[in-house]
Amino acid sequence: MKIFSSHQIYQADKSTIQKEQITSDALMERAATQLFEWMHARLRGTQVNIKLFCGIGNNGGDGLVLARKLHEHGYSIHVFVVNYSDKRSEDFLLNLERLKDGKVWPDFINNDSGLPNISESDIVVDAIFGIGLNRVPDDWVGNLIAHINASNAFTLSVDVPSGLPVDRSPWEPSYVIRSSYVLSFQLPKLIFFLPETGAYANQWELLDIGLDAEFIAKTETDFELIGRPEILPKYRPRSKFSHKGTYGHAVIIGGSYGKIGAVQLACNACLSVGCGLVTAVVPKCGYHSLQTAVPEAMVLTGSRDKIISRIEIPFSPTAVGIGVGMGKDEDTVQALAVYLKGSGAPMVIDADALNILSENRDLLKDIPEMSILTPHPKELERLIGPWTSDFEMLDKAKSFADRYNLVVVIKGAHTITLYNGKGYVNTTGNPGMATAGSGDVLTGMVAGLLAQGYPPAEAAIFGVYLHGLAGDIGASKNGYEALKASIIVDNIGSAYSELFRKPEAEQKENPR
Ligand SMILES: NC(=O)C1=CN([C@@H]2O[C@H](COP(=O)(O)OP(=O)(O)OC[C@H]3O[C@@H](n4cnc5c(N)ncnc54)[C@H](O)[C@@H]3O)[C@@H](O)[C@H]2O)[C@H](O)CC1
Ligand SMILES: [K+]
Repeated sequence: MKIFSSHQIYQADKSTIQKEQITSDALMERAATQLFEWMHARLRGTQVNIKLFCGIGNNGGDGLVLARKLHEHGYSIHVFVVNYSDKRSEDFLLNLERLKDGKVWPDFINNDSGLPNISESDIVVDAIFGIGLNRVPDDWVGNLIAHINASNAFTLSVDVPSGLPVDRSPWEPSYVIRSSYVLSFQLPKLIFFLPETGAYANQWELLDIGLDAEFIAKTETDFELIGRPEILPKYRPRSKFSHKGTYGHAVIIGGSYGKIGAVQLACNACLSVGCGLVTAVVPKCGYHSLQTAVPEAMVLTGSRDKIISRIEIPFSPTAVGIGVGMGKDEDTVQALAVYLKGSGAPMVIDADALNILSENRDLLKDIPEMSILTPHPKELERLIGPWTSDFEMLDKAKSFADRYNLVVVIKGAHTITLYNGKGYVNTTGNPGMATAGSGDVLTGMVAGLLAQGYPPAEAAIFGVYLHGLAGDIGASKNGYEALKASIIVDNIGSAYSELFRKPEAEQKENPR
């Protein structure tokens, strides 16, 4: 699903209004009807105090239409107009009149008004600012927002949490609504997925307001949300007359004394994702444990006992995953430098291999083009330098990826894969996956997909999704706390099956 910028949303609005020959107020009515129906379906007439805080733009207009509909259906409402500007939008004004026609009289809150009472048992509707916010709210509006947050009342935000800009980090974090639930129109907003801003929109849902589908389909976006519909077409089915050679020979290079387990996890993941053959390249100390723990894998060792000192592979691997548990010994740095120069084929680069690159920046130019780098935020910072906001981080990481023609996978709650100027935001995964070895599993999976012929960016996007899904299935059986990296590997098969599971309704209609 595409993630639009605010500018693109306004364009989609305009295009819908033109194509359908409707007024902007009709679109607002449509949007607010969806809001009302969502609330009505859950409240079913419950007599709870609903306090609606409406700004003076179209977000406020949505709030006023919702108030009218709630009132018409007998709900107990109290409307506050947060009067932060005299530039009221036309549709706001129109709906203010309609509300008054229905004998609802809002209270106007100005910079000299006191703060209204909000009890914990009230429901607050937050329609103060939407996607039009373009500067820090005035202090009195910010204080009202902080007051709403302090009330602990259930706060339902219209479109976005008020005070949260959609294309930058907030000017003043305490002036942003901490929503209990966000009902956002039509398309997801990037702020829902970034660590810095995602917490304001803990739970969110999209309401389909029928924006111009053709316009949405043809518009190119900087970010895309990756869910099942985006993943399914990327899957490469196995053919009946295939053999293990069809699915590639991956090499996992890494490990050091005390960190051989990282290679075991990566090899297991690589095999479980469908790779034909896997060879591990480890220091001598890893030989026996690897042969025992992963009997399907072949093992090559170098000349040193505890570290990787030379990388010599007597065949041409189809794909390589390098760095897990590898350490940063001087000899290992040398081995990586020589290997990068001689390789030429895209590879998956993770963990200590990334740290070696950060500390030896002259090696960056030797990374084979289209290689996949899988840093977590700390490793990313070592590669691209510090940032002051998530938006700056994304810009810097994009420039880095473009400069060296790489795929950069920024690991996090919503892992973002950057390639060719675009960001692909993952939707699977859970906090249980913040555990030792989870990244090693991802490296093995992506290397295994590369080996099977998935193009690098697709291998990364598909691998990240499947890794998260395997983690979700693992967590559903084990809980978050007990989820270990090896459980993620154990559930890769179920994750594949889940991809092709028919929705329940379809299954009933169409039993096998
Ligand atoms: N397709 C849709 O998604 C639809 C969205 N709708 C709703 O419209 C808002 C956007 O409305 P807009 O009037 O453009 O902006 P806001 O209501 O967010 O902001 C109000 C207005 O205030 C000015 N402003 C910005 N920042 C400040 C500030 N800090 N202090 C004072 N004033 C400020 C600025 O000029 C804004 O224009 C969208 O979120 C939806 O809720 C439609 O109703 C239906 C279609
Ligand atoms: K809002």
